Amino acid sequence: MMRPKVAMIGGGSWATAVIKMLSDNLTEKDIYWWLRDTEVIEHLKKYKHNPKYLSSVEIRIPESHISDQLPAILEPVDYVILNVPAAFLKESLRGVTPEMLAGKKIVSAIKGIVPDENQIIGEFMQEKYGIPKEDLIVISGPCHAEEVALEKLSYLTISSVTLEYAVEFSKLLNTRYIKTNVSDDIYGTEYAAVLKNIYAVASGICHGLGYGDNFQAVLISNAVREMKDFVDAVHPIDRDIKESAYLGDLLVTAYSQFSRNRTFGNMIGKGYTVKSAQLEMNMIAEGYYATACMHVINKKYKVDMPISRAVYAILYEKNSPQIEMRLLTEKLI
Ligand SMILES: NC(=O)C1=CN([C@@H]2O[C@H](COP(=O)(O)OP(=O)(O)OC[C@H]3O[C@@H](n4cnc5c(N)ncnc54)[C@H](OP(=O)(O)O)[C@@H]3O)[C@@H](O)[C@H]2O)C=CC1
Ligand SMILES: O=C(CO)COP(=O)(O)O
Repeated sequence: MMRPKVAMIGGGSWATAVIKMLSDNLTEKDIYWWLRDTEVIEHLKKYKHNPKYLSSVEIRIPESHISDQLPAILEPVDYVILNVPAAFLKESLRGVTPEMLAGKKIVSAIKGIVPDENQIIGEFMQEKYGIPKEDLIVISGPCHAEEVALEKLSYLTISSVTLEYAVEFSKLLNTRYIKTNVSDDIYGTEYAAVLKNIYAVASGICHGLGYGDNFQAVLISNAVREMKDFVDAVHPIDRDIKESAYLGDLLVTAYSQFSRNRTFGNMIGKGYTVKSAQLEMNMIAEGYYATACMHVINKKYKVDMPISRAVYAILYEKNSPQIEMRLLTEKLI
């Protein structure tokens, strides 16, 4: 490929962080950015910073490459990075046809499930847009946008069944502070990233209820087993769940002060309602939506998932967090 052209779809903190990586990476490339908010676009063009997320990051993209007109952003590019919370993916792609995406590599940076469809992003893009499995790429791994802004060393896993595409794309992200590795496990890495958000909500709820670090360690040990049982049931291949795309992402999200999902769970544990916790945050906790989707998806696989079940009972059946977590403590080892 001569000079790669990459489109970012989404304007949140992770989109801003990945734009920074692409800009700091030394491979010559053209970056295009779609955001829905026209005021943010004006600000970006005038002041070169995103006023809403990671506002310290300097944006070095030509003004003409930033727009709320999705077809124009998609037209010239080779790679399309999907980077909106899964709950807003359909809305963000409204008006996009399979023809507009044909021949492009579709990169999911999303860690969530498309509501109503109950599909991970790779499945959704294959089914709704006819994207061949071979053209899908997944970005995962333990990496908070806030630490990217601070240029703290972080590791990403780039997955594709076409390993050569994973390698090619990873070469656009490597920087002084970003290291990448590749994998062909597009389903396992996507599902693991979805599940870790649910476990981070559980971790936050327990913290909010007053459980200590000793218990958190047991919770997360059980969570990694639950994660393994589920991804092995959905896509049984030989994988090491201790790799950073699986266990690593679970650990960072369950313990980091930057975790959206843990913060959300913590508020639920402290007695906030779902609505008030969501209003308190200016960011999206994917785990809230994923909990309902996974509940439906697991009706097919019937994996024993006591932690996910407890979070579902708290968030969607309005059961008491105290009681549900006490019941859960009886099931952990
Ligand atoms: N943040 C992180 O560190 C990481 C996030 N991810 C994943 O990246 C994806 C994007 O999340 P992230 O960047 O964190 O999101 P943020 O919480 O930072 O930002 C929220 C995004 O959602 C958009 N949004 C909010 N409400 C709506 C709506 N009603 N319709 C359409 N869009 C809406 C916002 O647009 P607007 O500003 O216009 O309201 C904004 O782009 C998620 O799947 C997340 O799991 C993955 C790795 C790390
Ligand atoms: O996926 C993430 C970090 O790898 C971000 O999710 P949280 O903010 O919930 O931790």
